[in-house]
Order: sequence, then structure tokens, then C-alpha cells
Amino acid sequence: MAMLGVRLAMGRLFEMSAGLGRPSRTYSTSPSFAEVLRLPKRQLTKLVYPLQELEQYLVPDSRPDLHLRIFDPSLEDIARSENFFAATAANRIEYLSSAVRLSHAPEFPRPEVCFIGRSNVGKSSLIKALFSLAPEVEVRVSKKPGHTKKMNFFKVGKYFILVDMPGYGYRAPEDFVDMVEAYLKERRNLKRTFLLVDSVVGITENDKIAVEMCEEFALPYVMVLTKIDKSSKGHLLKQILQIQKFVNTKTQGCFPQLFPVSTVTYSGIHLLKCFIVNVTGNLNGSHFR
Ligand SMILES: Nc1nc2c(ncn2[C@@H]2O[C@H](COP(=O)(O)OP(=O)(O)OP(=O)(O)O)[C@@H](O)[C@H]2O)c(=O)[nH]1
Ligand SMILES: [Mg+2]
Repeated sequence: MAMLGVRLAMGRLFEMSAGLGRPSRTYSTSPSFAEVLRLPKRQLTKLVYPLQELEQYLVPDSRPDLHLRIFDPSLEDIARSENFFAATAANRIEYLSSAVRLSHAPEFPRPEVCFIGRSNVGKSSLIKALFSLAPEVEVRVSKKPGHTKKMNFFKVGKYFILVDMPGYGYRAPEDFVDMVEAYLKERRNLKRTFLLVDSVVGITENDKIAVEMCEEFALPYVMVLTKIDKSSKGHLLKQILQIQKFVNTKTQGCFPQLFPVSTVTYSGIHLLKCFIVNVTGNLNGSHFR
């Protein structure tokens, strides 16, 4: 698709409205990983490797559709990754700045990852959950869609940056297209884009436009399925299989493994932290050994 097509598509992302999410509570602290390691095996699997737990409910024939273990770190790797997200005097985790255009983005030469998705999908909540071991960092979430209006940059120690983006769809900021398109296309230190999809709703037309844009810009991106606490196991499994099929058949640049998460139960959050540490080139370094 030509660049003009992408711009039009992005415009549609801005115009189209997304469904409203129900208000719900998010916890400000997650279980520490030492506590997690003491859980009975089944509970631990559900919390740390949610796809693996769901796998047992699949009929054998559908298994080839699910790429469950491409990124399959050990509990030791996950425990080590937790340290990157724990604020200490030596590892400062802080809000850096906000920007409405790329030229205002902070010049901080570190690997960066960003979180995109429709308004209300749970981007800010996810960042807040990732920062549960840095509770002094303020990440604003709201049950009203369209809450985040700027690109918000957060520094994680001297290792990497997380960027919370405004949502597309309902109540997106007016300059959404210019802001986000330019960022995604030109941000040189952007290592991975996390495209959040609501696991209750599945992939919407807006999400398909965002996928098209990621493909067009040849971005390495990853699909994160949010709010998995809200569905029954059966519904969640059905959605995951459908989304997996979409990723397998309609995308090139999307990482084939899905990352289901809940910021209420913290399911999938530890694994996602480890993945971020990995894609920013920090998992095999000498830090926190
Ligand atoms: N049940 C449940 N609710 C969630 C979860 N994650 C987010 N929410 C709720 O979804 C609503 C929207 O969350 P936000 O994190 O503000 O969404 P956002 O994607 O940042 O939205 P915008 O900034 O408007 O683009 C809030 O009411 C959250 O409490 C989750 O994992 N489970
Ligand atoms: Mg937000």
C-alpha cells in the first residue's frame, strides 16, 4: 500500500470510534517474583505462562496453530528481568517527558519500546503494571477512552525507555496521525512496537489498520492481548485461536507468539517484562546476575 494509503488509513484510525470499556480496578502492587515462585505449579503456570496453561484446553488438532514457546525463558531469566523493573537508588525508573511530535521526544540514546492500540485497550494500565515495583512512577489510567493525549516517555534505569502512546479510535487526539506515524516511522532507537488488542473484543477494523501500518513501516511488532481476566476460559481460547490465525495468515512482521496479559491478576506481566528486557538487548548482559 502506498504511503498515502497509510495516511488515509491512519486518518480512519483517528475517526472511527472504539467501544467503551467497563470501569475496573487495577492493583498498584504485583506479587513479588519470590512469592510467585512459592505458588503451586498450576497457579504459577497460569500467572507466568498463561498461554501454556490454556494449551491444555485445546483439542490436539488445533495445536499446530499456536506458537506457544518461541520465547520461552526460564524462571531464572524471568526473575533476573524483574530487577530491571525494580526501582532502587542505583536503578532509577522515572517519567522523562511528554511529546506531541517527534521533534519533542527526548534524546536519550537507549533502546526504546512503545505501546500502541485503540483508546481504552489498556496501554497505560499495562505500563503501570510493568512499573508495579516502582510505585512512585505516576502512570495515569482512566476508564474514559482517549485519556492519554501525548506520547509519554519513561526511563527504566540506564537500560531502556517505554513509551505510552495515545490510543486510536474513539476520542483520539487531533494530531494523532502526525504524531504517531512520524514516531513509528522515524524513531531510530525504537526496537519493538507492542500492539495491544482487547482479548474480549478481538481484532477490530481499527486494529487491522494499525497492523497494516506496522507492516507498511516494516516495524518489528508484537501483539499483546489485554484484559484476559474478563473472559471465560472458553471465550478467551476462542479469541486467542482467532487472533493467532490472523497473525499466522495476514501478517509478516508480527512476532508469531501472542502475549496475553491482565493488569488485574498480573497474569503474563512477568513474561512480558522478560521479553522487553530481551528485545532491548539486556537479557544476556551482565547486569543483575
Ligand atoms: N479488567 C481489566 N480491566 C483493565 C485491564 N487493563 C486495563 N483495564 C481497564 O481499562 C480501562 C482503560 O485503561 P487504560 O490503561 O487507561 O487504557 P489506554 O489504552 O491507556 O486508553 P487511552 O489512554 O484512552 O488510549 C481502565 O478502566 C482500566 O482499569 C485489565 O487487564 N483487566
Ligand atoms: Mg492511556
